[in-house]
Amino acid sequence: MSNPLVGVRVTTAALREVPRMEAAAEIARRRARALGRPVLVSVTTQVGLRDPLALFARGAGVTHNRLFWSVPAAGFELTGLGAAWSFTPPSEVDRFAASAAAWRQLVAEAVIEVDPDVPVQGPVAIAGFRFDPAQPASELWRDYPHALLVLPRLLIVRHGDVTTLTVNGMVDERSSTLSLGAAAARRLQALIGLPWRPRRPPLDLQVDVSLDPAEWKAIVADAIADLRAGALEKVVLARAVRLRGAEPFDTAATLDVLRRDYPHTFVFAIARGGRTFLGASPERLVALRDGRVSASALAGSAPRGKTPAEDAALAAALLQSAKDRAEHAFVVQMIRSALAEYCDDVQAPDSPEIMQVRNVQHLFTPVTACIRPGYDIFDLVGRLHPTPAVGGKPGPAALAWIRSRERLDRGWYAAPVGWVDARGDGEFAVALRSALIGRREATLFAGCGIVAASDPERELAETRIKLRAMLGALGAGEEMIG
Ligand SMILES: C=C(O[C@H]1C=CC=C(C(=O)O)[C@@H]1O)C(=O)O
Repeated sequence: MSNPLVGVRVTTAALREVPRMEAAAEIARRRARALGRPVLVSVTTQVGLRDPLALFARGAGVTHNRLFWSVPAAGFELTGLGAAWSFTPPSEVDRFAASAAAWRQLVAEAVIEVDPDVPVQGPVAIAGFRFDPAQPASELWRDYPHALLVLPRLLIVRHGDVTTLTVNGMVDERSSTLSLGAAAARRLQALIGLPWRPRRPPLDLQVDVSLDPAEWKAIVADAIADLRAGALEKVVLARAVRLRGAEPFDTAATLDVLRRDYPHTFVFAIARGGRTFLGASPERLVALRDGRVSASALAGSAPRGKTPAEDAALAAALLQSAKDRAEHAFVVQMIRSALAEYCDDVQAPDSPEIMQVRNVQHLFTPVTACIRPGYDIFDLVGRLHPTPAVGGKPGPAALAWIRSRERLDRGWYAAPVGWVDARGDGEFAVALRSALIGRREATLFAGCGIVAASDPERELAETRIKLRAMLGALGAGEEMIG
């Protein structure tokens, strides 16, 4: 999978681009002087590199800021190393609009040099958000603010057979950080002398602190009582399981397993400080490409069968389950009406289909639309999050219930994570089937939509099924957890 020449090729490409970078930096310097603020320079070139994940792995020795995004089945992979520019809005109140404005200004003023022969181009920022900025953050999530955009210094994007390297840097009147990109590429060369071999997961894993399953079921039972009393129509409740390893976790190896076993999901990682938030989410929040909007409603779950016949029977039962159909319909309705505020031609089929991933199957309804001029992907993300697939209905009451009763800091779990490019196109997933991984400990998250007809025991079983993706990738078995 890895290529011993990766480092050499990246370095060569970065160095080859130095004259182009210097010419672009000169233009940027003049622009920065006129504007009175630093200007982004972004230079893209094609490179002969197959596996961006190898660079994510090796980049551990170069920077604490590492990003990975992949839709394996689409042949799309992106690794970002370092931070040429990053942004957290001063206030969480308008975090989506402020993120949009900052990104728009950065790229509008930037000097962007692209290679006309390659399809995926230019600066791409990775963005992530806290699920509920109104809830105080715990120590666990200290490096993951309420909103964060990061434009990596080195960005490696593979789309099918074509891979590009983008070097990004900020230039002001007197200084330039562009050469830092080239320097990072040079350091990578030293690191990637040998092929990348993912380490096997630690063998000796223990469950550390977790909310007792009986206590979690009691919270679910309280929710069901409130739902039956009519206080809410739906609330999504999550729980966390903490694992401790005798040896350090290898996050790149974990991502390697996830992209192999979950090719039809969004595999993502944001490494900051000493931790990495990563996962393999089956749920797209929204994608925007050339004005076309794609969102998806994903809610209602069943296990996979052990045989094709059992699998089909479970899928058929899920499609007929009134409880799951109700849970799902709330999500479709909300997405339709949210998109209608910013889009024309909102379309969704009348009934859901089945989406299957390795460990679980879901009710799924694709929703498409055309965005109106003047709106962007952050408007869509901000309006859609949280959908009733991760929050509930009515939204504000469900969020208040979660905040006061769930006994969990969700951090970035169940929140939007994705990327945006210079044209404003991009894609965001809902960060499900995810874990926050430190050196020797990992916190795994899973939740379920609760409606009046729910049963706490079955919901607990559903969290176990959902946790299987991350447990498996970390080398743990479902039997370890309660
Ligand atoms: C909240 C999660 O899943 C959501 C997405 C799909 C199906 C769901 C369900 O059936 O409850 C949840 O709404 C999770 O995986 O942690």
